[in-house]
Parts: sequence; C-alpha cells; structure tokens
Amino acid sequence: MYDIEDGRIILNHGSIHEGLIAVASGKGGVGKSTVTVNLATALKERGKRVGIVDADIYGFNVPGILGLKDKPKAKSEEEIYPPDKNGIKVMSMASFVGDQSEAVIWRAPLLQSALKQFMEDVYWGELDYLLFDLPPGAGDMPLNIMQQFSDTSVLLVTTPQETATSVAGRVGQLAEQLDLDVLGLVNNMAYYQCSECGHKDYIFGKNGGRELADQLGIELLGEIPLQSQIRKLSDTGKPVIFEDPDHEISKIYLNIADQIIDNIKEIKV
Ligand SMILES: Nc1ncnc2c1ncn2[C@@H]1O[C@H](COP(=O)(O)OP(=O)(O)OP(=O)(O)O)[C@@H](O)[C@H]1O
Repeated sequence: MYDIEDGRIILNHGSIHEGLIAVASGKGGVGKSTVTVNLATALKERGKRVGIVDADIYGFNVPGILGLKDKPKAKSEEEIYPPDKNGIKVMSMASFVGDQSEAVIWRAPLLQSALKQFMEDVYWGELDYLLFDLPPGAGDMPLNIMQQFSDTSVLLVTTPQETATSVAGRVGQLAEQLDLDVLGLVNNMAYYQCSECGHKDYIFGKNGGRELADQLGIELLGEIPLQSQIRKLSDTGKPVIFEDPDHEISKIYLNIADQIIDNIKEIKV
C-alpha cells in the first residue's frame, strides 16, 4: 500500500511526514470519533497538515462532527481527491456505502478494499499526520487494520466506566502484541462539572482512566469532561477548537496534541 523512505511514508500521491495514528476504543459511543476530529483540529491548530480516514463502519461520524458536506471528487477509480474542511482532508467509508441503514455485515468486506484504495488512489498530498477512526472493540476489524498498518501508532479512547476500560484494555494489549507504539490514553466523559457551583460529579466512576493507563504502562494524555456544549458542537459540525480556542476543552486537546507531537516515534525505515 505504501513505502517508507527517509522516515516518511510514501504514498502513490503524497507522503506522510510524522506518523499514522489509529484512534481506537473498546466500547462504542465513548467519543472516539469526537476525539479523532478534535485531535485532528488541535494538530492543525499547531500548524500540522492533517488527514483523517473514517474507517468506523458502524457509524461514519467524522464528516458530521467536522461539518464536512463535500464529497470526494473522482476523475477515475485511480484518481480521487479528498474533500477538506478547515484544512483537514477526509476520506470516509460513507462514500463507499451509499445507505447508512445498510446492514453492517455488508460493509465489513468493503472495509479492506476501501482502505487500500484510500492509501493508493487518493491524492492526499503532503501530510504530517494521517488519523484513522477505527471501528470500536477488540474484534477482527480493528485488529485487521492494526495488522495492515504495522507502522501506525495507537491512541486509546475510553470513558472511566469498567465496561469501557476492560475492552479498551484488550485493544491496548492487542496493539502491544502487534508491536505497535501506544501513544497513550484519552479519558473522555471523565466527569461532569456543574456550571453553577463547579462541583465535579464522576458519573462513570473516578479512577477508571488512570487505572487503565497504569495497567497498560502508558500515559494518560488527557481527561475530557462530559459537557452538553461538546455534544451540541459535535452535532452541528463545529469542533470546539475552531469555535473557541480558549475553551477549557480546547486547551485539553491542544495539550494532548502537543504530547503526541513530542512523543510520537519516528517512522521506522
Ligand atoms: N466529552 C463529551 N461531552 C459530551 N458529549 C460527548 C463528549 N464526547 C462525545 N460526546 C457525544 O457522545 C456521542 C458519541 O460520540 P462519538 O460518536 O464520538 O462516539 P464513538 O465512540 O465514535 O461512537 P461509535 O464508536 O459508536 O461510532 C456523540 O453524540 C458525541 O457528541
């Protein structure tokens, strides 16, 4: 699908200078797509060139969260131009599956061929990071993608709830068994903070994220509160960092992006 030369990933139509990042979660609905889009936006804000592959066949949420309406432009099957929003290029499985209501079982076989086409036929140009929004869980699909992209680093997303951390832990172990670099953990919906009195309520439990990070021996990169504003901005396609760079959650994402920029391993030749 690609070559590696001088610490860069060389594609047919572009190259990736700093790394592939697979964003993975255990349970669905923990905010993996929201984290993917906001992290991409934070990296962009730091001056990086960013693309996203929306590979979550259970729900293609990336274009919606980013507010991307344009479709890829294909001059032929081998010449596809990705649409972009706020400077972030996106290829989504949504373009391959016309009808969102189509049974997921029909989508799984499409995933492998779609990913190959995304890497070989898409004119990504020069990117610093290409992020993959993986299907949730520790099943065959995320495993196959992690195997296929043996140069990717992995970012784990969970909520503190035991049902979420236990599966996220299995995904982290799989990544380590595959010898992938695990960048760290984002603990989403870590707490709810009352906007009136400031009281923090740990709705999904208090220490789940920290305990999982310790158990896997990885960094806890950031804890993002549960906030209705985040849900509203995501639903209306407005990543919080573009809307309000000084928002406390924007600062958390920018801090996560800085840690990733500093710590991601060089692409091995
Ligand atoms: N910190 C947060 N505060 C409030 N709402 C959030 C937060 N993070 C995510 N959400 C909301 O939770 C819902 C699920 O988020 P998202 O689609 O990102 O999850 P996901 O893990 O990608 O789900 P799936 O794997 O099932 O596609 C969305 O409505 C999103 O707006």
